Amino acid sequence: MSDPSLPVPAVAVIGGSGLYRLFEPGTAREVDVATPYGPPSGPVSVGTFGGRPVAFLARHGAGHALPPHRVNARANLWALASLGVRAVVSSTAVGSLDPTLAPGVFVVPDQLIDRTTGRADTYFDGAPGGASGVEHLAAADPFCPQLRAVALEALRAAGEEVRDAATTVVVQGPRFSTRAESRWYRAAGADIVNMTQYPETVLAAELGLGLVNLSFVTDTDAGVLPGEADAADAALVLERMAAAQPRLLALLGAVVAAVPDDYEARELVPRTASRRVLALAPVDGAA
Ligand SMILES: CSC[C@H]1O[C@H](OP(=O)(O)O)[C@H](O)[C@@H]1O
Ligand SMILES: Nc1ncnc2[nH]cnc12
Repeated sequence: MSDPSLPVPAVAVIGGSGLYRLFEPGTAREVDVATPYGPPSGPVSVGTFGGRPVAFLARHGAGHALPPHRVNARANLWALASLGVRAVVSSTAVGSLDPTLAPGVFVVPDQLIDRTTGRADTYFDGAPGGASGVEHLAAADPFCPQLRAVALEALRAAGEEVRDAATTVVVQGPRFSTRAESRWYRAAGADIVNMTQYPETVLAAELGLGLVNLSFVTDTDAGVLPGEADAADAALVLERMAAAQPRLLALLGAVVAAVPDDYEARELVPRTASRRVLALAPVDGAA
């Protein structure tokens, strides 16, 4: 049963590397949400952010305990949807594959290439106890165009020189790419590289949630700048995310505040099918 004293958060923030907390200590409620897909990365915090009730989940868990390939994205998105979330603003750290895209810039990707393997990437997989039926997500535009427009306007209003479209390639990790892989992804049309945007992005869409991603470029990926000895490393990524945190929080707040109250995501699988997923373990008011 849902807790009637808990405000319904229509918007969620998923925090990536370097973002493990959204609310000041003592100002949010922590909710443990059980899901048919196992436990999410941690408790969901519900508090006020950007002037509205917001749910927050740290993708890698407290203390960055979960590597990218072990993040249970199905449980994470399900937990957020079951609390009433309709719009997700996710943050990620990314490497640049474009010599003209320098570290320190925010990117709002519009396309995605999946290079992960073996991740549970659908609710409609016929698993016993899982969602029933055969559904095919319309994934041509995996990030919500309406939320992307909202985010771009908010970032520009905040004075950011944002890259307003980009293709993100999602690699399996936890290792970074070789120089040859990096050059291959670039040749295939990718602008940025990351380890977590898949399957998170498409799972949100399967549940009928709109998702927009704020990617912060922390590094230039190996092999991008000829002759340079550049190579991403986790310490550098985390150091740069820590330095960018005040900026990231301010931008997330501006984006969250700008999501229209009546926002409804596009229907990329029939709503009846998304509801069938959520109905597996109903939470009052979620379906
Ligand atoms: C800590 S370095 C690699 C790590 O950083 C990115 O995390 P996230 O996408 O959650 O911001 C990348 O995807 C890797 O998981
Ligand atoms: N270069 C890189 N490759 C993959 N994921 C990243 N996250 C941040 N930088 C990255």
